[in-house]
Amino acid sequence: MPRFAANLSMLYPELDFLDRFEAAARDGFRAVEYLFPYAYPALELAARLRANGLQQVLFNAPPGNPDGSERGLASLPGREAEFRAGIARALDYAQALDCPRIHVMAGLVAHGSTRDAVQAIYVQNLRWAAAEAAKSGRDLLLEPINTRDVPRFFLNRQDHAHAVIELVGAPNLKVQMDLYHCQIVEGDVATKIRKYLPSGRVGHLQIAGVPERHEPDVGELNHAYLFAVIDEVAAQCGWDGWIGCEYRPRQAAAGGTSAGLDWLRSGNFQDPPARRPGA
Ligand SMILES: O=C(O)C(=O)[C@@H](O)CO
Ligand SMILES: [Mg+2]
Repeated sequence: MPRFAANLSMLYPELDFLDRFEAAARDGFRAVEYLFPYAYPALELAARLRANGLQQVLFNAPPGNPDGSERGLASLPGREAEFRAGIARALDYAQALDCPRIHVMAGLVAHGSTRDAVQAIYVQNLRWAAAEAAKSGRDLLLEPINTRDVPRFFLNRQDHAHAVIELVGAPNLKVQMDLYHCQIVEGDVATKIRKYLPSGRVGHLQIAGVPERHEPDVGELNHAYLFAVIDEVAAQCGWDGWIGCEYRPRQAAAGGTSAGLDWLRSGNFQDPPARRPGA
């Protein structure tokens, strides 16, 4: 059975952020992820993790401009010093939170520029950052994100992320494979799980129903089937990562997140998938 982490940036929206740790533990989660820890002292976050028996499995490096208009600095020309300072800050938090991986967002392609024009900067920044993270044994992750939610985001496709990792050539640089974005941009999700999970370059998975980004039991993706595929492939290749539950609960009112976890409690995704055509 896959291991699920609660994404505290999206789940339990009715609670103050620091109270979401306890709520997640009460719902049976053993691990959490969230976007940004920087508004809180690392010691306070570490205490919440400890008090609730939770493991921190992922958070993001600083995204850039504090007004929220930027979505990462890794591919942005002229921002290299800020990028490096952000990675250093993230690594300090990762140390305090004992978190093994950090998501490094690629950033937006500026109007008038192109992906090709900034790819060399992206690769160079990532090479430096991966070497820094390796000093403390941590992984850095790249996430392809759909451009319906984030127009002009640099990295949108799984194959692009894997190609960048090849170019950088760092074993601790991996993909954050968010099946929600993957379905919106490219589809054929089960095949992509079968293709990429055994590559050793997928560091983390995330899920949400498509297209509304609600619970995984609503929408066009059959997660029960996908979880069985993940189980099957993971058993074959030894993948032992986490699956982040990164969705907006349908009921945002008190108790709505817990009520919406029936898909997890039912555990009805443990049957092996039907034979694939041609398999
Ligand atoms: O939006 C997503 O999907 C994420 O996983 C975020 O980490 C992007 O910032
Ligand atoms: Mg995601």
